[in-house]
Amino acid sequence: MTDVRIGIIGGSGLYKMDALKDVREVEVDTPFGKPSDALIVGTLEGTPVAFLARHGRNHTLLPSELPFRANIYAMKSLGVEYLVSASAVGSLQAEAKPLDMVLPDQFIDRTRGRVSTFFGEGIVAHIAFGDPVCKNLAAVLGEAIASLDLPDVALHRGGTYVCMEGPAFSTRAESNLYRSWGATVIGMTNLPEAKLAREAEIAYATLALVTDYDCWHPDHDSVTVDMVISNLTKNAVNAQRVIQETVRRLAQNPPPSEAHHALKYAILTPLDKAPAETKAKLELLLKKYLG
Ligand SMILES: CSC[C@H]1O[C@H](OP(=O)(O)O)[C@H](O)[C@@H]1O
Ligand SMILES: Nc1ncnc2[nH]cnc12
Repeated sequence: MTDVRIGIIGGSGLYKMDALKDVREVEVDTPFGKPSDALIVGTLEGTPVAFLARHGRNHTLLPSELPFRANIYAMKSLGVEYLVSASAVGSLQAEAKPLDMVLPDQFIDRTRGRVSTFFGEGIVAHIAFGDPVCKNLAAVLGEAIASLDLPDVALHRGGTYVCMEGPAFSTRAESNLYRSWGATVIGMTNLPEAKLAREAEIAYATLALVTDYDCWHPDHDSVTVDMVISNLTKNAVNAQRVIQETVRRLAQNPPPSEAHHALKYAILTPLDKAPAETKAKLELLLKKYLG
């Protein structure tokens, strides 16, 4: 099956897409193990999409336990070329209020030891990652948000997402440090996904849904899971409307993306000299370069 060009990864609070029609569950096995859950394949206004609950439908996986490689590989195996990640984030800036939406264009990596590459085992590749988000996909998300009437939701285009290890939230000193770096929002999941999506030549963009002010804000309580879920539940309807409108626009006018040829100048190892086993494992990603 290779007809699903649009993928959605739902994070904390977004475990399903209510508007999906003709739904079927697809259990995918990959050379990197099983994804977080079955992929839910269906149609949104006639357009095929694949949805995956990042932490599993019952939220059973910690950020550090997520099978990032399997998740992205599974999306690629269905034919996904555009991947929208909906994620709960804490805000590090006063102007990004809870329930606002941010479209980050940069990341800072504060994770530890997460495997964020498909490569190794005899094949070396270094993708360009100076612009980690597909700007054309983010622009479609931005246009979709702007076209909708979302009361009390401000849109922030651009910004830096700090990806921390978790699962504990930050200390106040850390939160203030990230603020001093000029970062906009904080979460625990999107950076490995963005790297792997780029290696898989999938255009990736984050729809960051602000749920809290982390712990730095003098006038707000420090973040708790209750706070995150209650705000994201309020936001889930909006997020689904945004995704639906984004899918409609992508189906009408799929934009070009530099991500779609990210491996063109990234692979250092001559593939005719590479181990057959690794080539077989990465065939899905490498096939257009294998000649
Ligand atoms: C439940 S609060 C912390 C949790 O929420 C975010 O998840 P996701 O990015 O999947 O929406 C954050 O990254 C943490 O994993
Ligand atoms: N304050 C926060 N820190 C890290 N991840 C989050 N997800 C939602 N809020 C968060």
